[in-house]
Amino acid sequence: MMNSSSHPLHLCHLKKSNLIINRLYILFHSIALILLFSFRISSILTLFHSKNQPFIPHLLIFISELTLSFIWILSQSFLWRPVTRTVFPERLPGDDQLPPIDVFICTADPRAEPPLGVMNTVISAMALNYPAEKLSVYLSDDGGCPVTLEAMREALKFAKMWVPFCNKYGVKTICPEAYFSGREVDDEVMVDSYEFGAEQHRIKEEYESFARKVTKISESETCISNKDHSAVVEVMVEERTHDQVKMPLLVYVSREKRTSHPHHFKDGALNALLRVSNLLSNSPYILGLDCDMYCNDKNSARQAMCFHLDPNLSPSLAFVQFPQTFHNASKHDIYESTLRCTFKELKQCFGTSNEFIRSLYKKYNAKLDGEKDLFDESLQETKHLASCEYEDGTKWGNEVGFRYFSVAEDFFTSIIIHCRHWFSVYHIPSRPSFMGSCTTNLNDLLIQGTRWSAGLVEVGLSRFCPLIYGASRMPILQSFCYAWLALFPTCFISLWILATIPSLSLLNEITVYPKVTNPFFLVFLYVFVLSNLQHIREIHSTGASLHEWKHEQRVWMMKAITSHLYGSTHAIMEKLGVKEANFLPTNKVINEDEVKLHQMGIYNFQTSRMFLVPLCSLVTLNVLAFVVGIFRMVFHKEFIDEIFTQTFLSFYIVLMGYPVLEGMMLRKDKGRIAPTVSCYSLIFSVFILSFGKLLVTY
Ligand SMILES: O=c1ccn([C@@H]2O[C@H](COP(=O)(O)OP(=O)(O)O[C@H]3O[C@H](CO)[C@@H](O)[C@H](O)[C@H]3O)[C@@H](O)[C@H]2O)c(=O)[nH]1
Ligand SMILES: [Mn+2]
Repeated sequence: MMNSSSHPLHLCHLKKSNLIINRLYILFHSIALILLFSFRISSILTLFHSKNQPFIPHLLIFISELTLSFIWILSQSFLWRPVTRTVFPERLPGDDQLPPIDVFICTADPRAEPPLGVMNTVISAMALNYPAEKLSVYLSDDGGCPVTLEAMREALKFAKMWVPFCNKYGVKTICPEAYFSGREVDDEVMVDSYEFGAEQHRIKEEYESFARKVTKISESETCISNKDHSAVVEVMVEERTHDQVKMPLLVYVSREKRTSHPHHFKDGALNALLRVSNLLSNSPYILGLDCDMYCNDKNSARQAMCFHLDPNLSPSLAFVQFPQTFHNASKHDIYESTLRCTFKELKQCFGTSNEFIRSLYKKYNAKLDGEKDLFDESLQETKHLASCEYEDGTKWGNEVGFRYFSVAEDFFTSIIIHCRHWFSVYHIPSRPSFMGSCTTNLNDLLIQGTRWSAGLVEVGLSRFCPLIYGASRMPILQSFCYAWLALFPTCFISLWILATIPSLSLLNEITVYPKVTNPFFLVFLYVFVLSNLQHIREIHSTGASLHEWKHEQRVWMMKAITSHLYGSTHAIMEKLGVKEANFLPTNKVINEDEVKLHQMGIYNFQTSRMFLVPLCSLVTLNVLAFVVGIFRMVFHKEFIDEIFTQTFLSFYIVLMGYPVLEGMMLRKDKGRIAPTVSCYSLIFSVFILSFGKLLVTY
């Protein structure tokens, strides 16, 4: 293996200038925060003793500033030591020495996740630049839908033309849908050649015919998810052995589902795949994909191997993570691996399958190793492994496999892995490795945000809170990173306070920020300006535009006010046993109207009142405060000094909430905010005003 220190498989460079800027920012910002706290403490104490102005609003704002500062400190651990990584896949050993890989793709609901999209992900995985006999692609269908199985058979037929075409012409965009939609423009290879033109034309026709077939069967009534069925495992294996073209192994797994039995969502699906694949191909490495995350770079598996095959890293490297990128707008995906190595061979742990337990041994011959045919008994055994009772009384989901503790399974499982002293690598290649579809409307965004916050806060408020559980088990900065993720949704408290208390105080003639002439004003100004500048710098370093800053601030505020509030509440109610965990897959159906609005940067407010009423009410309240503030500053110039900051804050909130205001007052299209919702919001604003008056003047 060519892996001497002069020819390493990968390099890691420290970004020194970024490191210096980040640490200086942290230093100055921390000093400013200390000054800010001293201002708050002294003013609260003075007010408390003098009793000439209420101190409750000051106290509430102080609480929100403390919470935000705490979350800010945690978040700085991501910036402490910035690095970039380079890989040299050309230095990898020959194909015969590469380890096998199993690709896991999960789908759950054919209505929300159209089979054609899922098949594109499957086909792109089959076209990865990796020896076909060492690549096995598994699709877990939690929808238990025959249409998906049928679509997969069609996908295999098409892949038998697609994969050789990609190999022959060095096609870079290996996902057919993306290739033919012309989204990627770097596939100019051999465009001049007549032969290529003809081939491409033929393949395009084949793809269109395949897409038509799949779309047609997807429109049938049977294309719905089935929550009550036995396990289905279909190995598309003959195809592999009797054809000239070598194709990766393709396996369809739909684990048993019974309404009476908990199935643990994506975690459950992944664990079933772990067991079935252990029997069939038993690869030491797994590439985990969501059904909408197609492979965009055929070399990504080889890039991951640059880390996994480094003898210095390999023994303790758990996974390589790639950033999640979206073809329809921008975030991570994982190469999960070696999880299986940590397994112990106990039936109590792994369940009763002798065959599965045998598969845990190094010398195990996978059922589909080489050219062997699959025996009926083995197929029967895979169905047993995919049955819903298999895990009963075992340690699956608790100590083995993906953990069921939280609906943010990726987050929780990786905490456990890192706590066991494994580590991971985050690699950002120049060509995005995987492309997913992001949410293109507010409703999906907020529902997804609520699920994420619930899953994260569930961990944050448990004994697994990274600050407690992780503190002794992982490096301190890493536990801070995890703690940030687990706790940032709780910032909804701070945002609610900052959106209401300063404006309510303004309306009730209470000053909660230092006067403009007070030196402490500069401290507040510094914190506000510098944190935004740092945010802009981060955005700039990822190559995004300034618009992104506005967009991120806006979405952060909207999510904090709604998703994070509901998600955190959900997590608390789950702890109290009042509510059950839920995983509603994100909608991946493309709606042309929605896409148009999205591309024009216009929000689609077709979502529930639960989300809209708080947003509309808070914007309304701040419009009122801003108008009153301006009036008072114009007519009583002597007050400018006192109320400038609060008026500015309301202005900032209105500015960030402008699309909401527009949706309530100016828009007439379908995506606007309905007048009834505006009415409810008005009622709710009146409630906040009257209740708030009591609170702030107390
Ligand atoms: O019962 C279920 C529910 C979901 N899924 C699959 O899980 C994946 C992720 O679901 P999606 O609806 O796309 O959720 P996102 O919020 O977009 O996913 C993000 O957040 C999840 C954790 O909440 C992670 O698992 C994902 O990798 C991450 O992309 C999809 O492939 C689904 O088909 C299942 O297999 N079974
Ligand atoms: Mn998704």
